[in-house]
Amino acid sequence: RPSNFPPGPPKLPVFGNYLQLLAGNYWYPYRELDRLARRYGCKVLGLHWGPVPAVVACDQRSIRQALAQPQLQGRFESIITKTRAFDKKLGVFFTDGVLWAEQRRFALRHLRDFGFGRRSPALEAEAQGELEHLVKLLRGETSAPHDKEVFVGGRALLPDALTPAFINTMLVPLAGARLPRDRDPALRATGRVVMLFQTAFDTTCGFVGLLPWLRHLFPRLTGHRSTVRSSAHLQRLFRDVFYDHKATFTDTHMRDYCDTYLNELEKLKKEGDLENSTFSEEQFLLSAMDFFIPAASAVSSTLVFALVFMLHQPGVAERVREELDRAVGRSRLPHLDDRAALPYTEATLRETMRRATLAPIGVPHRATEDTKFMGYDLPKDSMVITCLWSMHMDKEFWGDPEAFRPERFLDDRGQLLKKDPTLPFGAGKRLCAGETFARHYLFLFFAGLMQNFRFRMPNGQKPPPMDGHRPGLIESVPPFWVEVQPRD
Ligand code: HEM
Repeated sequence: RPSNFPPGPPKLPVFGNYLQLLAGNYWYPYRELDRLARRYGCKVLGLHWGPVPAVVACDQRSIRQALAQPQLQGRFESIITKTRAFDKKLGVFFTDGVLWAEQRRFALRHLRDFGFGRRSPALEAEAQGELEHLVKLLRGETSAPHDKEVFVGGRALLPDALTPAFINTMLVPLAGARLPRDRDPALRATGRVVMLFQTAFDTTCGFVGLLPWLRHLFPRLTGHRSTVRSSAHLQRLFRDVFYDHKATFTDTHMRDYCDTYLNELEKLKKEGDLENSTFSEEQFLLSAMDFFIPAASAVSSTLVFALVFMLHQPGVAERVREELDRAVGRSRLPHLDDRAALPYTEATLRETMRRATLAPIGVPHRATEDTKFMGYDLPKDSMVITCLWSMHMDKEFWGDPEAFRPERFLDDRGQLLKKDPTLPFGAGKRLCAGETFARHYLFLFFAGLMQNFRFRMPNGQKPPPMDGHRPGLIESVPPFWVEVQPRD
């Protein structure tokens, strides 16, 4: 063990402590991390991810420190991140240094021009249109034959019924327009391909991250086949967007993020700087994918969690509906301006994101130099894991972390507490780039669905469990049918 390293179990050759974690809890190794931290009586655990020294921050203080400390904001490369990126370091999620800083800044700045990550009447109108369509679909008022794939006999297939809405809302800033309704089946198929990638392994890249050759022996088991398939699908999608835009591009009118990227490429080419820059067609594809993938999967997965929790907690669901009836009524759909008047609904979403920490260990960080962390010495290239799940389920902090209790986020007058002690989106320089988008549209769709419908499991089936979700890069509920009853 490196000297002055946090307490933790002794390591084995090759795998470090990885096998021990899997033996402790195969599907949810982060729960074993949490158990080990308690066993060693510490909030910062020290172990080895294969040969790599790894520290695991398990409570508010250490996690906030890890996310704030400038020397801990690097990322790891692995065979999986390379497979999806033409064998290179590209995109935003899994890059660091100059490339990451420039590309993240460029993407956020220019996506913002088209309504992403802020209040935007134009983008909100698009999302509102998607919500209206979803409500019609779930009332059985749409007539396209393909709608039967996701809504039949008063039952809806989740998450597939929801995915086109979120994909379309993200396509507007990225590629200029949502797709016409007859492309909903293609969008649902894309949503399923994205979930293939999201459920192939966890954010540490699992076994294949440690022993890359395993992918040749077990392409399915290691998640390699899913990575190749989903990456090829998404690269094709955004290559088509890129070349369609290129064919009609003028530098006088920027239609969307793709146009601003083309414009930057043109500018750098003219100045003779393109070769030495971080901009390229391939980088565009990966940046677009890094925004598209979570929009197509993370928001709908969180909404499904919220609906599952409502199936388990009918009392909470009724309070949400009462609040919506009082503050919004039934004559119009909710919109983002209603957020301030709906503290219980907001608290229910906060509690959803605490109770089902979508990214239980966030995305691991890398120490970019030798550094001190919480009094310990971390060698350069150590892995830093923020166990967001431990923090969200910390008994010392929450008292009753297993309970689903939105009231924990409300003051005595029922108002939403200003300070939110949860961190589902991380924090600091690596803060989730889609937090605002996710919070806005999660609210809009959850409020719209709760205002209009009651949900019930068909034929007395049990709802999907509160725990025991499908593991992966993000956790999710496997697809299921739910009975939808219009409220009027
Ligand atoms: C409820 C939904 C979501 C949750 C819970 C979530 C959570 C997270 C977390 C925990 C991280 C890692 C932070 C870290 O490295 O410490 C992250 C990173 C990221 N997220 Fe999200 N996310 C969500 C939705 C979205 C959406 C909708 C988008 C884009 C449209 C998005 C784009 C990104 C990007 C690009 C990064 C990488 C940031 C970087 O490394 O600089 N996320 N997200």
